[in-house]
Amino acid sequence: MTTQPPSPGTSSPPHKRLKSSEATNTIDIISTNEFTEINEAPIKSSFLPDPTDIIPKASTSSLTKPNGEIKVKGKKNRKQKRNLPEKYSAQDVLFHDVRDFLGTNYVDELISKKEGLEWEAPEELKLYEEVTLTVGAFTVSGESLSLFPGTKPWAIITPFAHPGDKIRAKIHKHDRLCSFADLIEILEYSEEYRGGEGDRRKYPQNGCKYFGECGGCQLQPVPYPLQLLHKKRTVQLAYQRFSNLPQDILPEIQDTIGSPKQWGYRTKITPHFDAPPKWIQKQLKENGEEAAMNSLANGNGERKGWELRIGFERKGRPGVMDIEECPIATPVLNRKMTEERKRVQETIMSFQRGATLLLRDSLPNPNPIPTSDSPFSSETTSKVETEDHIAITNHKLSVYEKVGKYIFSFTAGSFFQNNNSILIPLTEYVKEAIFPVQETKKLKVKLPNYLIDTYCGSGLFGITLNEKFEKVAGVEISNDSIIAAKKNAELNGLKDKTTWLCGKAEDIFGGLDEKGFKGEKSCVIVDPPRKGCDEPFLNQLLNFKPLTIVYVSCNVHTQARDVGYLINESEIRGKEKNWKYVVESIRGFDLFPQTAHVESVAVLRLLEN
Ligand SMILES: C[S@@+](CC[C@H](N)C(=O)[O-])C[C@H]1O[C@@H](n2cnc3c(N)ncnc32)[C@H](O)[C@@H]1O
Repeated sequence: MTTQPPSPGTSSPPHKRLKSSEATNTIDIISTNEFTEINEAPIKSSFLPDPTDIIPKASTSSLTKPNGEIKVKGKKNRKQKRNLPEKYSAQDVLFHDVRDFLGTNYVDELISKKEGLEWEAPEELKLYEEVTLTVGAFTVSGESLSLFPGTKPWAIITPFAHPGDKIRAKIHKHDRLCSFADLIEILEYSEEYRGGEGDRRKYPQNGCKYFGECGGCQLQPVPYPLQLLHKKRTVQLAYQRFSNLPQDILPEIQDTIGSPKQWGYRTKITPHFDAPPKWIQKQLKENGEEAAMNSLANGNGERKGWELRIGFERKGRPGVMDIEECPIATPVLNRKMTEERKRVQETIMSFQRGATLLLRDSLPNPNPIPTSDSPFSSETTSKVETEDHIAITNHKLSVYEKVGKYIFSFTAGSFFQNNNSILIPLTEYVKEAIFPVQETKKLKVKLPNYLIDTYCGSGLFGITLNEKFEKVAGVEISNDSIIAAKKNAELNGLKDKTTWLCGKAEDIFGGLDEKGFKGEKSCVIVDPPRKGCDEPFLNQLLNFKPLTIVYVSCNVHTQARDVGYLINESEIRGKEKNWKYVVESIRGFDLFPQTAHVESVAVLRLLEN
């Protein structure tokens, strides 16, 4: 799947809808919450030392007051809720990170005793106390893991610190085998994991002034090659932890493909803002706009003023932080953000509820607009330079993007990959994976004639790969997206070669046979949302028995689960007739540089005797 990680600064606050009266402000809110799950998957990464090496290093830490004195007082630990995380969720991934960090034998033995000791923080580690720590590892989600030097092995998770940093952190929550802390100060900086282009200590003009507060990016100071290594390690860990497959039947995880653009790449951002509080709205009603505006800044009697903040979620705290620019968003979106912020600032009194703005990078309308009779062609359509791009803020308006020689149009509120710069490498890679140039003979693979693009969105894979196939079918649950897929097929002159169906992904299998799509001649692309596929879909996919399955995913943990299911089930179902699927390759793609998010592509091939 190729989904959306964090809108910068995202693990978005709940989207709030405008009242219809407010809609006249023409601020568009997004209707889907596709970003909210981005900051998942923490952990120790490949470029980190083995946890056993880390422990002695981390044990130099101490529980101190800011002045270095040992501090033991504090509020009594609150009783923790003992809910276990949902499997494959971000919390579950984090638990695996902690388990690996503290030692799997130790953790498993402790839990097997069923005494609940894994929920009990060391006595001397108090909530709201400050501790000094040496960071030992990254979590998969790009936060830091440190060992608390107390009476029992215990991890502390702190954002915005890197392995090797010495930090001061304030504990705010105890959890299972770990506590969460806010970063107070970095006392010593690790040189190994810093010094990347976005490290403002080294390059004050670069990166983002909000790094360290905004919840959007986790890895900005980390040199880019190490960011890619971290993501490769994330993919490796996901398959170790969640695939339920013996590791020796999996191929070696390949290096993560980097993004051509590492800054200014993000083509969609969704800043949020809250409406003025009720007491200011009351002022507005009773005393008019001027009085209310005064209250905004200065407060009113005993009340403090209220500050309008338009931006992204603050890491570790509720509420939005005010953000003027986002260096991972495209230039046109940053220019538009300035305009939109001004507009909201000037009209804030008309909002009774907060809202989420939508800003989407688009090419200008192509000239001439392609049609099915006169399809898009780079030669005949006017050339567009980066600076000609426009920003769309109305979620119903059409956005145009080019991927190689194809043009895509979709409504601004619907799904499309958010980093255009990597879409050619991604789609070319998928094409070459299906039709390996050199190894075809060696592998004795049968090559497919038909492509089935499941979870197809507006047709990205079906359209960009079409040339290699006799015909293409796509299925997608969103009506807006399937309308876009049909239109995109027309714009690119592919109307007769393609079939698009609106429905659940598994609905496609019922009608494929009569349309002439046989499993034995097909490749199926699977690109689901973060939660992955459900079993009815996977079972029907196995019944269809395509030659090749390419599973693209923005959540490598659910991908690993689903790939494991397909491989294990195929062993059972194919036993008598001697067929099964094998995993041919697995590789990450960096659709979101500076964040810990990784997209993963797994290629499964049918083997028959
Ligand atoms: C990660 S996006 C991929 C879209 C497309 N492949 C692309 O790269 O642009 C996942 C898509 O799956 C669609 N979807 C979600 N659940 C679905 C289901 N049960 N059946 C079919 N499509 C679904 C979503 O609407 C979304 O467009």
